[in-house]
Amino acid sequence: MNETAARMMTGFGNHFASEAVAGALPQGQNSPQKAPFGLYAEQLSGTAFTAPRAENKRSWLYRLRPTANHPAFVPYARETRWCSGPFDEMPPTPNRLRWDPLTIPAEPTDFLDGMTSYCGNGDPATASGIGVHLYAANRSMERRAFFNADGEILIVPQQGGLRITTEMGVMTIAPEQIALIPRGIRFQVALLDGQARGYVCENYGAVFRLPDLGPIGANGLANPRDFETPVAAFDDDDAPFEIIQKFGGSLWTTTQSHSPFDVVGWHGNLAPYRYDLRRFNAINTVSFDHPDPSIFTVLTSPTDTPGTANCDFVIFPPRWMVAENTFRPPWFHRNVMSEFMGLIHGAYDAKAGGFAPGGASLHNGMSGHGPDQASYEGAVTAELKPHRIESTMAFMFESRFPFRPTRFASETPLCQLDYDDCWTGFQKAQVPPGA
Ligand SMILES: O=C(O)Cc1cc(O)ccc1O
Ligand SMILES: [Fe+2]
Repeated sequence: MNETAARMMTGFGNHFASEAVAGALPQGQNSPQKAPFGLYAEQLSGTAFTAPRAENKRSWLYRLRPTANHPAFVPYARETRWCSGPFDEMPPTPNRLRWDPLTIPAEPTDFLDGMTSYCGNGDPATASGIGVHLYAANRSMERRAFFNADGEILIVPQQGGLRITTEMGVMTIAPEQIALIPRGIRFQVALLDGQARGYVCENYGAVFRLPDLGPIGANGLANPRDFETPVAAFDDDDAPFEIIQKFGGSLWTTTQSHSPFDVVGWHGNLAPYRYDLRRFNAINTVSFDHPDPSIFTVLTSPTDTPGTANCDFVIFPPRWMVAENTFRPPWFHRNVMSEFMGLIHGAYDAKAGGFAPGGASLHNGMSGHGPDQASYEGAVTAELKPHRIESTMAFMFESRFPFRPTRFASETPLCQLDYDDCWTGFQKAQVPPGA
Protein backbone atom coordinates (compact mmCIF):
# COMPACT_ATOMS: atom_id res chain seq x y z
CA MET A 1 0.00 0.00 0.00
CA ASN A 2 1.33 3.43 -0.77
CA GLU A 3 1.80 6.27 1.69
CA THR A 4 -1.45 8.04 0.94
CA ALA A 5 -3.19 5.23 2.80
CA ALA A 6 -3.56 7.23 6.01
CA ARG A 7 -5.58 10.01 4.38
CA MET A 8 -9.30 9.96 4.97
CA MET A 9 -12.35 11.51 3.33
CA THR A 10 -15.14 12.80 5.53
CA GLY A 11 -18.91 12.54 5.53
CA PHE A 12 -21.42 9.77 6.16
CA GLY A 13 -22.58 7.99 3.02
CA ASN A 14 -21.08 10.55 0.67
CA HIS A 15 -20.49 9.85 -2.99
CA PHE A 16 -16.70 9.71 -2.90
CA ALA A 17 -14.19 9.43 -5.72
CA SER A 18 -10.59 8.43 -5.03
CA GLU A 19 -7.66 7.27 -7.14
CA ALA A 20 -4.27 6.06 -5.92
CA VAL A 21 -2.82 6.70 -9.37
CA ALA A 22 -3.90 9.80 -11.27
CA GLY A 23 -6.11 8.85 -14.20
CA ALA A 24 -7.29 5.51 -12.79
CA LEU A 25 -10.92 6.64 -12.65
CA PRO A 26 -12.79 6.94 -15.94
CA GLN A 27 -14.39 10.32 -16.38
CA GLY A 28 -18.05 10.78 -17.23
CA GLN A 29 -18.96 7.11 -17.28
CA ASN A 30 -18.50 3.99 -15.17
CA SER A 31 -17.64 1.37 -17.72
CA PRO A 32 -15.80 2.58 -20.81
CA GLN A 33 -14.95 0.07 -23.52
CA LYS A 34 -11.46 -0.08 -22.05
CA ALA A 35 -10.90 1.30 -18.54
CA PRO A 36 -7.76 3.40 -17.88
CA PHE A 37 -4.48 1.40 -17.79
CA GLY A 38 -6.46 -1.75 -18.64
CA LEU A 39 -7.96 -1.79 -15.12
CA TYR A 40 -11.06 -3.90 -14.64
CA ALA A 41 -14.24 -2.00 -13.82
CA GLU A 42 -16.43 -3.75 -11.26
CA GLN A 43 -19.64 -2.68 -9.54
CA LEU A 44 -20.16 -3.64 -5.89
CA SER A 45 -23.80 -3.38 -4.79
CA GLY A 46 -24.82 -2.84 -1.18
CA THR A 47 -28.52 -2.56 -1.94
CA ALA A 48 -30.75 -3.97 -4.69
CA PHE A 49 -30.25 -2.15 -8.00
CA THR A 50 -33.77 -0.81 -7.65
CA ALA A 51 -33.63 0.34 -4.00
CA PRO A 52 -34.97 3.88 -3.60
CA ARG A 53 -32.34 6.48 -4.46
CA ALA A 54 -32.02 7.71 -0.86
CA GLU A 55 -31.11 4.20 0.27
CA ASN A 56 -29.25 3.00 -2.79
CA LYS A 57 -25.61 2.08 -2.12
CA ARG A 58 -23.05 0.97 -4.66
CA SER A 59 -19.48 1.68 -5.67
CA TRP A 60 -17.40 1.17 -8.80
CA LEU A 61 -13.96 -0.35 -8.29
CA TYR A 62 -11.11 -0.19 -10.84
CA ARG A 63 -8.68 -3.02 -10.17
CA LEU A 64 -5.68 -4.92 -11.49
CA ARG A 65 -7.69 -8.10 -11.90
CA PRO A 66 -11.40 -8.86 -11.66
CA THR A 67 -12.54 -10.23 -8.29
CA ALA A 68 -13.98 -13.16 -10.25
CA ASN A 69 -10.42 -14.41 -10.84
CA HIS A 70 -10.22 -17.00 -8.04
CA PRO A 71 -10.60 -20.78 -7.66
CA ALA A 72 -13.63 -22.41 -6.01
CA PHE A 73 -14.15 -21.94 -2.29
CA VAL A 74 -14.05 -24.99 -0.02
CA PRO A 75 -15.20 -25.26 3.61
CA TYR A 76 -12.76 -23.62 6.05
CA ALA A 77 -11.03 -26.46 7.86
CA ARG A 78 -9.93 -24.73 11.05
CA GLU A 79 -12.09 -24.85 14.11
CA THR A 80 -14.18 -21.70 14.49
CA ARG A 81 -16.42 -20.32 17.21
CA TRP A 82 -18.14 -18.06 14.70
CA CYS A 83 -21.82 -19.08 14.72
CA SER A 84 -24.63 -17.74 12.58
CA GLY A 85 -28.35 -17.23 12.40
CA PRO A 86 -30.72 -18.98 13.05
CA PHE A 87 -28.71 -19.50 16.28
CA ASP A 88 -30.52 -22.75 17.07
CA GLU A 89 -27.64 -24.55 18.85
CA MET A 90 -29.42 -24.04 22.16
CA PRO A 91 -33.04 -23.48 23.14
CA PRO A 92 -33.88 -19.80 23.64
CA THR A 93 -33.51 -18.62 27.23
CA PRO A 94 -35.44 -15.88 29.00
CA ASN A 95 -32.66 -15.55 31.56
CA ARG A 96 -30.55 -12.47 32.07
CA LEU A 97 -26.94 -13.30 31.33
CA ARG A 98 -23.65 -11.57 31.99
CA TRP A 99 -20.10 -12.55 31.08
CA ASP A 100 -16.63 -11.78 32.37
CA PRO A 101 -14.16 -10.58 29.70
CA LEU A 102 -12.62 -13.05 27.27
CA THR A 103 -8.96 -13.80 27.93
CA ILE A 104 -6.44 -13.19 25.16
CA PRO A 105 -5.59 -16.62 23.70
CA ALA A 106 -2.26 -18.29 24.44
CA GLU A 107 -1.99 -19.82 20.95
CA PRO A 108 -1.26 -17.62 17.93
CA THR A 109 -4.72 -16.36 16.95
CA ASP A 110 -5.71 -13.68 14.49
CA PHE A 111 -8.86 -11.54 14.29
CA LEU A 112 -10.70 -14.16 12.28
CA ASP A 113 -9.81 -17.24 14.29
CA GLY A 114 -10.24 -15.21 17.50
CA MET A 115 -13.92 -14.53 16.81
CA THR A 116 -16.33 -16.05 19.33
CA SER A 117 -20.08 -15.77 18.86
CA TYR A 118 -22.09 -15.00 21.99
CA CYS A 119 -25.60 -14.66 20.63
CA GLY A 120 -27.66 -13.50 17.71
CA ASN A 121 -31.04 -13.42 16.07
CA GLY A 122 -32.59 -13.66 12.62
CA ASP A 123 -30.91 -15.40 9.77
CA PRO A 124 -28.65 -14.25 6.93
CA ALA A 125 -30.87 -16.33 4.63
CA THR A 126 -33.72 -13.92 5.22
CA ALA A 127 -31.56 -10.79 5.56
CA SER A 128 -32.69 -9.97 9.07
CA GLY A 129 -31.14 -10.02 12.51
CA ILE A 130 -27.60 -9.70 13.78
CA GLY A 131 -24.80 -11.88 15.05
CA VAL A 132 -23.00 -10.68 18.18
CA HIS A 133 -19.39 -11.73 18.53
CA LEU A 134 -16.37 -10.95 20.69
CA TYR A 135 -12.84 -11.21 19.33
CA ALA A 136 -9.60 -11.79 21.20
CA ALA A 137 -6.43 -11.97 19.13
CA ASN A 138 -2.67 -11.86 19.48
CA ARG A 139 -1.44 -11.74 15.92
CA SER A 140 -2.15 -10.01 12.66
CA MET A 141 -3.86 -11.67 9.69
CA GLU A 142 -1.03 -12.57 7.37
CA ARG A 143 -1.48 -13.12 3.65
CA ARG A 144 -5.15 -13.68 4.20
CA ALA A 145 -8.23 -11.56 3.85
CA PHE A 146 -11.83 -12.00 4.87
CA PHE A 147 -15.16 -10.88 3.52
CA ASN A 148 -18.66 -11.40 4.77
CA ALA A 149 -21.35 -12.27 2.26
CA ASP A 150 -23.87 -12.57 5.11
CA GLY A 151 -23.78 -8.98 6.29
CA GLU A 152 -21.85 -5.87 7.14
CA ILE A 153 -19.50 -5.86 10.10
CA LEU A 154 -19.36 -3.23 12.84
CA ILE A 155 -16.14 -3.49 14.87
CA VAL A 156 -16.04 -2.03 18.38
CA PRO A 157 -12.50 -2.39 19.78
CA GLN A 158 -12.15 -2.67 23.53
CA GLN A 159 -8.40 -3.26 23.79
CA GLY A 160 -5.65 -2.70 21.22
CA GLY A 161 -5.52 -0.75 17.99
CA LEU A 162 -6.27 -2.30 14.60
CA ARG A 163 -5.04 -1.47 11.14
CA ILE A 164 -7.77 -2.54 8.75
CA THR A 165 -6.66 -2.93 5.16
CA THR A 166 -9.61 -3.01 2.80
CA GLU A 167 -10.08 -3.13 -0.93
CA MET A 168 -10.95 0.56 -0.78
CA GLY A 169 -8.12 1.79 1.45
CA VAL A 170 -6.59 1.50 4.89
CA MET A 171 -7.83 2.77 8.23
CA THR A 172 -6.65 2.42 11.80
CA ILE A 173 -8.92 2.32 14.82
CA ALA A 174 -8.37 2.12 18.56
CA PRO A 175 -10.75 1.67 21.49
CA GLU A 176 -13.45 4.37 21.49
CA GLN A 177 -13.43 4.32 17.71
CA ILE A 178 -15.55 2.01 15.58
CA ALA A 179 -15.22 0.74 12.02
CA LEU A 180 -17.78 -0.53 9.58
CA ILE A 181 -16.91 -2.91 6.75
CA PRO A 182 -19.70 -3.27 4.19
CA ARG A 183 -20.92 -6.68 3.11
CA GLY A 184 -18.60 -8.29 0.58
CA ILE A 185 -15.57 -6.04 0.94
CA ARG A 186 -12.34 -7.94 1.49
CA PHE A 187 -10.36 -6.82 4.51
CA GLN A 188 -7.42 -7.80 6.66
CA VAL A 189 -6.83 -6.89 10.29
CA ALA A 190 -3.36 -6.18 11.70
CA LEU A 191 -2.82 -5.66 15.42
CA LEU A 192 -1.08 -2.42 16.34
CA ASP A 193 -0.48 -3.30 19.99
CA GLY A 194 0.29 -7.03 19.92
CA GLN A 195 -3.03 -7.98 21.46
CA ALA A 196 -6.57 -6.98 20.68
CA ARG A 197 -10.03 -7.57 22.03
CA GLY A 198 -13.43 -6.17 21.17
CA TYR A 199 -16.97 -6.65 19.97
CA VAL A 200 -18.49 -7.21 16.54
CA CYS A 201 -22.03 -6.69 15.31
CA GLU A 202 -22.61 -8.68 12.14
CA ASN A 203 -25.64 -7.07 10.55
CA TYR A 204 -27.64 -9.32 8.24
CA GLY A 205 -30.35 -6.66 7.82
CA ALA A 206 -30.61 -3.22 6.27
CA VAL A 207 -27.31 -1.34 6.24
CA PHE A 208 -26.57 0.88 9.22
CA ARG A 209 -27.49 4.52 8.74
CA LEU A 210 -27.69 7.60 10.90
CA PRO A 211 -30.94 7.88 12.85
CA ASP A 212 -33.45 10.58 12.00
CA LEU A 213 -33.19 13.50 14.39
CA GLY A 214 -36.84 14.57 14.55
CA PRO A 215 -37.33 17.55 16.87
CA ILE A 216 -33.62 17.53 17.79
CA GLY A 217 -33.12 19.36 14.51
CA ALA A 218 -30.46 19.27 11.85
CA ASN A 219 -27.47 18.67 14.15
CA GLY A 220 -26.50 16.42 17.01
CA LEU A 221 -25.81 12.84 18.05
CA ALA A 222 -23.28 11.42 15.56
CA ASN A 223 -22.66 14.21 13.07
CA PRO A 224 -22.15 13.09 9.46
CA ARG A 225 -18.89 14.97 8.97
CA ASP A 226 -17.18 12.92 11.68
CA PHE A 227 -17.39 9.69 9.69
CA GLU A 228 -14.19 8.97 7.79
CA THR A 229 -13.56 6.79 4.75
CA PRO A 230 -10.07 5.88 3.51
CA VAL A 231 -8.70 7.02 0.17
CA ALA A 232 -7.89 4.43 -2.48
CA ALA A 233 -4.65 2.48 -1.92
CA PHE A 234 -3.47 -0.74 -3.51
CA ASP A 235 -0.86 -3.51 -3.44
CA ASP A 236 0.71 -4.70 -6.65
CA ASP A 237 1.35 -8.14 -5.18
CA ASP A 238 1.41 -11.34 -7.22
CA ALA A 239 1.94 -13.87 -4.45
CA PRO A 240 -0.70 -16.33 -3.22
CA PHE A 241 -3.35 -14.90 -0.92
CA GLU A 242 -5.94 -16.81 1.10
CA ILE A 243 -9.48 -15.42 0.88
CA ILE A 244 -11.93 -16.52 3.53
CA GLN A 245 -15.58 -15.67 3.32
CA LYS A 246 -18.64 -16.21 5.46
CA PHE A 247 -21.54 -17.30 3.32
CA GLY A 248 -24.80 -18.88 4.44
CA GLY A 249 -23.59 -19.10 8.02
CA SER A 250 -20.33 -20.96 7.34
CA LEU A 251 -16.74 -20.03 6.60
CA TRP A 252 -15.24 -20.89 3.20
CA THR A 253 -11.72 -20.52 1.90
CA THR A 254 -9.80 -20.33 -1.33
CA THR A 255 -6.31 -19.25 -2.32
CA GLN A 256 -5.91 -16.92 -5.25
CA SER A 257 -2.76 -15.94 -7.11
CA HIS A 258 -2.61 -12.32 -5.93
CA SER A 259 -3.56 -9.79 -3.28
CA PRO A 260 -7.24 -8.79 -3.25
CA PHE A 261 -6.11 -5.27 -2.33
CA ASP A 262 -5.55 -4.27 -5.94
CA VAL A 263 -8.13 -1.49 -6.35
CA VAL A 264 -6.35 1.49 -7.90
CA GLY A 265 -9.35 3.80 -7.83
CA TRP A 266 -12.98 3.74 -6.80
CA HIS A 267 -16.01 5.93 -6.64
CA GLY A 268 -19.41 5.59 -5.03
CA ASN A 269 -21.26 5.66 -1.73
CA LEU A 270 -20.63 2.10 -0.51
CA ALA A 271 -17.37 2.14 1.42
CA PRO A 272 -15.83 1.30 4.77
CA TYR A 273 -15.82 4.01 7.40
CA ARG A 274 -14.68 4.76 10.92
CA TYR A 275 -16.07 7.00 13.63
CA ASP A 276 -14.67 8.26 16.92
CA LEU A 277 -17.28 7.76 19.64
CA ARG A 278 -15.80 10.72 21.54
CA ARG A 279 -17.22 12.93 18.80
CA PHE A 280 -20.76 11.91 19.75
CA ASN A 281 -22.85 14.95 20.64
CA ALA A 282 -24.81 13.59 23.61
CA ILE A 283 -28.21 15.17 24.17
CA ASN A 284 -30.02 14.57 27.44
CA THR A 285 -32.45 16.10 29.88
CA VAL A 286 -31.85 19.54 31.39
CA SER A 287 -34.98 19.27 33.52
CA PHE A 288 -36.09 15.96 35.00
CA ASP A 289 -36.35 12.21 34.40
CA HIS A 290 -34.06 9.81 32.59
CA PRO A 291 -34.76 9.81 28.85
CA ASP A 292 -35.02 6.61 26.85
CA PRO A 293 -31.58 5.43 25.70
CA SER A 294 -32.56 5.87 22.05
CA ILE A 295 -31.33 9.43 22.57
CA PHE A 296 -27.81 7.92 22.36
CA THR A 297 -28.25 6.09 19.03
CA VAL A 298 -25.13 6.29 16.85
CA LEU A 299 -26.32 4.10 13.97
CA THR A 300 -29.52 2.25 13.20
CA SER A 301 -30.40 -0.67 10.96
CA PRO A 302 -34.13 -0.24 10.35
CA THR A 303 -36.75 -2.84 9.51
CA ASP A 304 -39.91 -2.38 7.48
CA THR A 305 -41.73 -1.35 10.68
CA PRO A 306 -40.96 2.33 11.34
CA GLY A 307 -39.05 2.97 14.55
CA THR A 308 -38.56 -0.73 15.28
CA ALA A 309 -34.94 -1.51 14.53
CA ASN A 310 -33.21 -4.64 13.38
CA CYS A 311 -30.37 -3.15 15.40
CA ASP A 312 -29.65 0.16 17.07
CA PHE A 313 -26.05 0.80 18.04
CA VAL A 314 -26.31 2.95 21.17
CA ILE A 315 -23.53 4.35 23.35
CA PHE A 316 -23.31 5.65 26.90
CA PRO A 317 -20.51 8.23 26.72
CA PRO A 318 -19.17 10.62 29.37
CA ARG A 319 -21.80 13.30 30.07
CA TRP A 320 -23.21 15.67 32.63
CA MET A 321 -26.10 14.48 34.76
CA VAL A 322 -28.18 17.43 35.95
CA ALA A 323 -31.73 16.05 36.22
CA GLU A 324 -33.61 17.48 39.20
CA ASN A 325 -35.61 15.35 41.62
CA THR A 326 -34.79 12.35 39.47
CA PHE A 327 -33.56 8.81 39.84
CA ARG A 328 -30.65 9.40 37.50
CA PRO A 329 -29.31 5.96 36.45
CA PRO A 330 -31.26 3.72 34.06
CA TRP A 331 -34.60 2.88 35.63
CA PHE A 332 -36.00 -0.59 36.18
CA HIS A 333 -37.63 -1.67 33.00
CA ARG A 334 -38.93 -4.42 30.77
CA ASN A 335 -38.27 -3.68 27.13
CA VAL A 336 -40.08 -5.14 24.14
CA MET A 337 -36.70 -4.91 22.39
CA SER A 338 -33.71 -7.08 23.36
CA GLU A 339 -30.49 -5.62 24.68
CA PHE A 340 -26.90 -6.84 24.37
CA MET A 341 -24.40 -4.59 26.17
CA GLY A 342 -20.63 -4.24 26.26
CA LEU A 343 -18.25 -1.98 28.13
CA ILE A 344 -15.23 -0.42 26.43
CA HIS A 345 -13.82 1.20 29.54
CA GLY A 346 -14.75 2.62 32.92
CA ALA A 347 -17.89 1.77 34.85
CA TYR A 348 -21.55 1.71 33.82
CA ASP A 349 -23.93 3.75 35.95
CA ALA A 350 -26.50 0.97 36.44
CA LYS A 351 -23.98 -1.60 37.62
CA ALA A 352 -21.80 -0.96 40.66
CA GLY A 353 -19.98 -4.27 40.14
CA GLY A 354 -19.68 -7.29 37.89
CA PHE A 355 -19.91 -5.53 34.51
CA ALA A 356 -16.23 -5.25 33.60
CA PRO A 357 -14.59 -3.64 30.56
CA GLY A 358 -14.50 -6.38 27.92
CA GLY A 359 -17.45 -8.11 29.56
CA ALA A 360 -20.97 -8.33 28.21
CA SER A 361 -24.57 -8.68 29.26
CA LEU A 362 -27.81 -9.84 27.66
CA HIS A 363 -31.29 -8.74 28.67
CA ASN A 364 -33.81 -10.25 26.30
CA GLY A 365 -37.25 -8.81 25.60
CA MET A 366 -39.53 -8.54 28.63
CA SER A 367 -36.82 -9.52 31.12
CA GLY A 368 -36.90 -7.32 34.20
CA HIS A 369 -33.62 -5.47 34.64
CA GLY A 370 -32.13 -2.17 35.68
CA PRO A 371 -29.83 -0.86 38.37
CA ASP A 372 -28.24 -3.37 40.69
CA GLN A 373 -28.89 -2.99 44.39
CA ALA A 374 -25.76 -0.96 45.12
CA SER A 375 -26.40 1.44 42.22
CA TYR A 376 -30.00 1.85 43.33
CA GLU A 377 -29.03 2.70 46.90
CA GLY A 378 -26.42 5.18 45.68
CA ALA A 379 -28.84 6.90 43.34
CA VAL A 380 -31.73 7.32 45.78
CA THR A 381 -29.47 8.83 48.42
CA ALA A 382 -27.24 10.95 46.14
CA GLU A 383 -27.12 14.69 46.47
CA LEU A 384 -28.52 15.85 43.12
CA LYS A 385 -25.91 18.41 42.17
CA PRO A 386 -24.57 18.48 38.61
CA HIS A 387 -22.41 15.41 38.28
CA ARG A 388 -20.22 14.38 35.39
CA ILE A 389 -20.12 10.71 34.48
CA GLU A 390 -16.44 10.51 33.57
CA SER A 391 -14.07 8.12 31.82
CA THR A 392 -16.57 5.60 30.60
CA MET A 393 -17.89 4.18 27.35
CA ALA A 394 -20.55 1.50 27.34
CA PHE A 395 -22.64 0.46 24.37
CA MET A 396 -25.70 -1.56 23.44
CA PHE A 397 -26.80 -3.53 20.39
CA GLU A 398 -30.58 -3.29 20.72
CA SER A 399 -32.80 -5.40 18.50
CA ARG A 400 -36.48 -6.07 17.93
CA PHE A 401 -35.60 -9.78 17.70
CA PRO A 402 -34.73 -11.76 20.87
CA PHE A 403 -31.12 -12.91 21.07
CA ARG A 404 -30.33 -16.60 21.30
CA PRO A 405 -27.06 -17.37 23.10
CA THR A 406 -24.61 -19.80 21.54
CA ARG A 407 -23.46 -22.99 23.22
CA PHE A 408 -20.16 -21.30 24.06
CA ALA A 409 -21.89 -18.34 25.70
CA SER A 410 -24.19 -20.65 27.64
CA GLU A 411 -21.53 -23.03 28.89
CA THR A 412 -18.39 -20.91 29.29
CA PRO A 413 -17.18 -20.36 32.86
CA LEU A 414 -17.11 -16.67 31.92
CA CYS A 415 -20.90 -16.70 32.24
CA GLN A 416 -21.76 -15.39 35.70
CA LEU A 417 -24.04 -17.92 37.36
CA ASP A 418 -24.89 -15.47 40.13
CA TYR A 419 -25.98 -12.58 37.89
CA ASP A 420 -29.59 -12.63 39.13
CA ASP A 421 -28.31 -11.96 42.64
CA CYS A 422 -27.51 -8.33 41.79
CA TRP A 423 -31.26 -7.68 41.96
CA THR A 424 -31.90 -9.40 45.27
CA GLY A 425 -31.90 -7.66 48.63
CA PHE A 426 -34.15 -4.75 47.70
CA GLN A 427 -36.17 -3.60 50.68
CA LYS A 428 -39.86 -4.09 50.21
CA ALA A 429 -41.73 -0.81 49.85
CA GLN A 430 -44.09 -0.03 52.73
CA VAL A 431 -47.43 1.49 51.86
CA PRO A 432 -49.26 3.18 54.74
CA PRO A 433 -51.45 0.64 56.57
CA GLY A 434 -55.22 0.84 56.00
CA ALA A 435 -54.88 3.01 52.90
O1 LIG B 1 -30.50 -1.76 30.43
C1 LIG B 1 -29.61 -0.94 30.25
O2 LIG B 1 -28.75 -0.67 31.09
C2 LIG B 1 -29.63 -0.10 28.97
C3 LIG B 1 -30.53 1.06 29.18
C4 LIG B 1 -30.03 2.27 29.56
C5 LIG B 1 -30.87 3.34 29.82
O3 LIG B 1 -30.36 4.51 30.18
C6 LIG B 1 -32.24 3.17 29.72
C7 LIG B 1 -32.76 1.95 29.31
C8 LIG B 1 -31.88 0.90 29.03
O4 LIG B 1 -32.36 -0.28 28.59
FE1 LIG C 1 -32.20 -2.11 29.43
